[in-house]
Amino acid sequence: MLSVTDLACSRGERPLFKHLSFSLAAGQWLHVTGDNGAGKTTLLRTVVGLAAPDDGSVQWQGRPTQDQRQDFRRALCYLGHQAAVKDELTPVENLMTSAALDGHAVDEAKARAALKAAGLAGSGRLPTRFLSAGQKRRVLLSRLLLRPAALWVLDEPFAALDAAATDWLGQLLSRHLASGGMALLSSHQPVPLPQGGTVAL
Ligand SMILES: Nc1ncnc2c1ncn2[C@@H]1O[C@H](COP(=O)(O)OP(=O)(O)OP(=O)(O)O)[C@@H](O)[C@H]1O
Repeated sequence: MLSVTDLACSRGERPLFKHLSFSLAAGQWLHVTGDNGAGKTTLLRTVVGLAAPDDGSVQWQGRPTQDQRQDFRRALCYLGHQAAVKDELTPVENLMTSAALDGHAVDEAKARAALKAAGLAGSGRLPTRFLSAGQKRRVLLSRLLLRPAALWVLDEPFAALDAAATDWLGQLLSRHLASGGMALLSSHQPVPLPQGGTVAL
């Protein structure tokens, strides 16, 4: 269970949100919505511990995440913006490197299999800078296949995806939720999942 209680964040003089509370239980997902600049990325970064809130708390399994950073990190897969994919590395190297930084080993065969599932068979050895925006997004999303994590926090995961990849990600999310996972995601696009809750900023 993820619980967010009375969260407040501002940037400079500008309050983005305050008194924000919600929770997410096994099998549930939440859609974070709001206009450009409303604070969706800021909220997701705050939930995962990459930004500090002005007020409020984030709890995982009943305990503040700041008191159990390692456990929370192990339970979490956070996919932020595109820049998390390194242009100078190949997609295979990207997956192996991000997994190593994340504290688990992924061999080349597993990385290739994840890329193949994401529709990128054959692109694994090209430097990522040669891939299209949608292909880069698929490289990033392939990480979801490489490590089991109870909580997926995804910032605009559908951005730049074509219809087939949107469908693939929808199915991935459905399977994750059906197996007791949770997902908190921002998206300007409709999300191809049965209605979850909404966090409107
Ligand atoms: N480190 C920072 N310093 C100053 N302002 C910031 C910082 N990070 C974010 N902001 C500002 O906070 C506001 C919210 O940004 P954020 O990226 O959270 O919005 P968003 O809802 O994700 O937007 P979009 O839909 O365009 O992705 C924006 O006005 C942004 O310029």
